[in-house]
Amino acid sequence: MAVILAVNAGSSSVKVSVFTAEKGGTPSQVAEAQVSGLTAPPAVLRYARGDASVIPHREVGDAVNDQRSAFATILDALIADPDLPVIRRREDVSIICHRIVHGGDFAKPQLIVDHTYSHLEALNDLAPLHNANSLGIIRQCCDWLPHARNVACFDTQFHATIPRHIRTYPIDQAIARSNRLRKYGFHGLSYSFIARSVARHLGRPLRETSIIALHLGSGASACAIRGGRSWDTSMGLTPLAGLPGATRSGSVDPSLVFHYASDVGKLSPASTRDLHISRAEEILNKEAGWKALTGTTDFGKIAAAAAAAAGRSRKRAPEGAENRIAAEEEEVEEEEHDNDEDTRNKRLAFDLFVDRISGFIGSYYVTLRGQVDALVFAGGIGEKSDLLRSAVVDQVSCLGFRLDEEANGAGGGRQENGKEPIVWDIGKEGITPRVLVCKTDEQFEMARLCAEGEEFW
Ligand SMILES: Nc1ncnc2c1ncn2[C@@H]1O[C@H](COP(=O)(O)OP(=O)(O)O)[C@@H](O)[C@H]1O
Ligand SMILES: CC(=O)OP(=O)(O)O
Ligand SMILES: [Mg+2]
Repeated sequence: MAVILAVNAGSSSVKVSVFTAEKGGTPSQVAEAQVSGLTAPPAVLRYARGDASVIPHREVGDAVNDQRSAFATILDALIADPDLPVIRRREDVSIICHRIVHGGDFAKPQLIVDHTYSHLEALNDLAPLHNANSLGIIRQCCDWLPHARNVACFDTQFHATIPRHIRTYPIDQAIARSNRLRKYGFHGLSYSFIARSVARHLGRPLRETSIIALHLGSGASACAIRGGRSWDTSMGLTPLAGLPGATRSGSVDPSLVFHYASDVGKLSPASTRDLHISRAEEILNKEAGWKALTGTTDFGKIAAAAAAAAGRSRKRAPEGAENRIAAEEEEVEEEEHDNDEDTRNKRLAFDLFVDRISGFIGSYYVTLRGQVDALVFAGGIGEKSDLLRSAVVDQVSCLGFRLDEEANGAGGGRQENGKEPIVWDIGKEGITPRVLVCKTDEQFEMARLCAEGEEFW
């Protein structure tokens, strides 16, 4: 039996799960810790061992302000826990798998040795909020846990099946080939987990399961999954394209940035030895999204402001599409007279997100030719914001999606054998396609890939 540590460095969080596994077997999770809110300080540490919440919520202070310090905090918490017998000493960890957002053309997880590391370093600039942070954590692991093998697992791997006419950008193809400019797609570890979990939930073979999945976290994306495989996704060459996020603009007219400021082609002063970032990339990746529109990167706060507004309009228009349209018109008027700028900005961000998400659902419904088993919400926002789910499903109801509002508002699925479900149904009874929520688990997906990969043992 081996102890596997799975490390997921997202743009606003670091999540680490501890698994035990046999070679080729299914990993079993024994503990899970995360530091979240790195872009909305103070960051918060949470740590659970099995069903026991060891640290339910601890603000970790200003010193924990990036992915490396977050990882150090988590490792300390794991090693300090006397009731985590599988990690008594650092030497007990055999394999550490790392989520690497941009894996370029790597088609499967890689053992990290010198040449893989330098290959990955060359990809840093293509995922400016992620890759360099993950490589920093890999260096920490090499220093602090030198006995362990490090394995890189890639967000891009799941999207290797996107057909050529979808992954190609309409630019000079000689340059596209030599510079490897194409749609790569991200959140693939999450989508792979979602596809398997939803297929199991629906009782269908994975190869016969087609869904529209939404991973909505600090970075947000949509994915059309056809017969269990990625057919299209909203992120592109980098994780900037597609939906807006906490600090990312998502897709805008590419010319916009040249009209935004005059120095956009220059290297940003924030560039480091490991990461070269132009002002243009910095503006669109770090100074846009919810932060630019509302001043906060916490979508919970944005949804709460929208919830208050929705409460007001629900009072005016209890039911029916006509009433809803009238209420929306009234809302526009009300919005214009709303002198609380902060609330107005948050409502704008919320409505804009609903609009962009619905656009992808419509597009993917068509690209999948209407053969859709379910619409699936996942990621921090997708799992927790019933209001966002309700607004999105309402907007796309013309495609046949219907919500059971009570199930949607219940805050998690019904327990099965005393356990929280991984997938729960929030769709109206008797209607297809289904509407589901999936508690995605990128760490489990990585541990599964590692347990399967004989070369890592
Ligand atoms: N109750 C909530 N309602 C809406 N959004 C929430 C809620 N709780 C957390 N979030 C949002 O979830 C996002 C974090 O999602 P997550 O997938 O964990 O992030 P990351 O992209 O760092 O992996 C943050 O934008 C946070 O504001
Ligand atoms: C790819 C990406 O944006 O990841 P995350 O949402 O974890 O930041
Ligand atoms: Mg994430």
